[in-house]
Amino acid sequence: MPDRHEDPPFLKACRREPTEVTPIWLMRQAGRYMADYRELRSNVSFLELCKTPELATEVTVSAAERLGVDAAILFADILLILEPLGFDLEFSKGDGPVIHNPVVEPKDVDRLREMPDATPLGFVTEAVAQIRAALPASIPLIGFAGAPFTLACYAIEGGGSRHYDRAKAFMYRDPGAWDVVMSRLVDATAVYLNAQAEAGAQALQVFDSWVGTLSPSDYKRFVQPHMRRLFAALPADVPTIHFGTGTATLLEAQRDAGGSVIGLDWRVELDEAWDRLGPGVAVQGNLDPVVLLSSREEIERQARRILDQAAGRPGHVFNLGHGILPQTPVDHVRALVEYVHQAR
Ligand SMILES: Cc1c2[nH]c(c1CCC(=O)O)Cc1[nH]c(c(CCC(=O)O)c1C)Cc1[nH]c(c(CCC(=O)O)c1C)Cc1[nH]c(c(C)c1CCC(=O)O)C2
Repeated sequence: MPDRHEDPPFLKACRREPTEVTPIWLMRQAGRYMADYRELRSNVSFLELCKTPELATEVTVSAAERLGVDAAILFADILLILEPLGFDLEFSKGDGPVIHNPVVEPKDVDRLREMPDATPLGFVTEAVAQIRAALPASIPLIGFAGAPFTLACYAIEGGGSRHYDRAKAFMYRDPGAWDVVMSRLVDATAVYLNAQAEAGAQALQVFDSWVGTLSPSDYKRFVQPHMRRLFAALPADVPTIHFGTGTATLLEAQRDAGGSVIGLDWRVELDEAWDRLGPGVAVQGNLDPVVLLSSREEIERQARRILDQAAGRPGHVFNLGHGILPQTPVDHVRALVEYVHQAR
């Protein structure tokens, strides 16, 4: 076991230990806003890229090094797990992800396959091992998966959606079938995340991107028990980040479900949210990604405000409240990283 005092700042902050500088990484730090990525993608499809460990490694490592961030995130997608569960997944140009055989009726739930081990996603665990070997020891690697609610939204809607009306109607209409879908997703996701940790991921982020569409009472009834079971099934010695957006009314319930770090988006003030969450968790966030489309002055002003809101309390990981937008200038991202690193 390495000496914890020598742990990189990102891992220390996840454990609420003091750090000299605030660690920063950014959701979607590798992606279309980078020319190198667009160049690579002109020759290979997104799914092929995810399924080729050498390429996923190159994309992950080069983005982290170029930006000078404090952690790398595995290059993959939350929807990959849907394939071994029996869904026909496609990333179509322009329309985003499409699932050609969504769950429509309760009886479709019987089609969901089990995933007793992570072999069908071996390309991801292989990428984790290769990325870990390629990164310097000072840069931890974050593994990730989609949360069951957010995955169920895609599995039932058949793709992206504005209001998740089909997924939610399914949930209200047939809570029994909903619980089966959620349970299968939890089982597979627990296997998948444990395999990522075993392959070398040093922190695990669970993306519940769309859970903010639920009321607190529906969250507690339809989602929280499943999230509790998922977090309880993850390795105890690996920090976990529980991420969502639009979650201002759900934060306490999310905290109670699990996670050593709670992700915050820009719709909440970081200090108020952290007060509500209490002393037992670290926080990650929460710059509005759109601020990166403005000027350096505005980026620094907003970053300063967030750092001030977190001041005096160990356990803040700087990040955006959601992923980097494709039209973001790379220089602005680098300027943000430099600003956070020099700030006191
Ligand atoms: C909801 C969701 C998805 N995928 C993901 C989420 C949760 C985070 C969030 O809320 O944004 C998670 C994700 N997707 C991707 C990563 C890689 C790691 C990173 O740099 O953060 C991660 C962590 C790569 C990606 N995933 C995708 C791309 C773009 C693919 C391309 O090259 O065209 C990348 C780099 C495709 C994707 N994947 C998904 C959508 C809706 C889309 C299409 C929209 C879009 O293109 O941005 C599903």
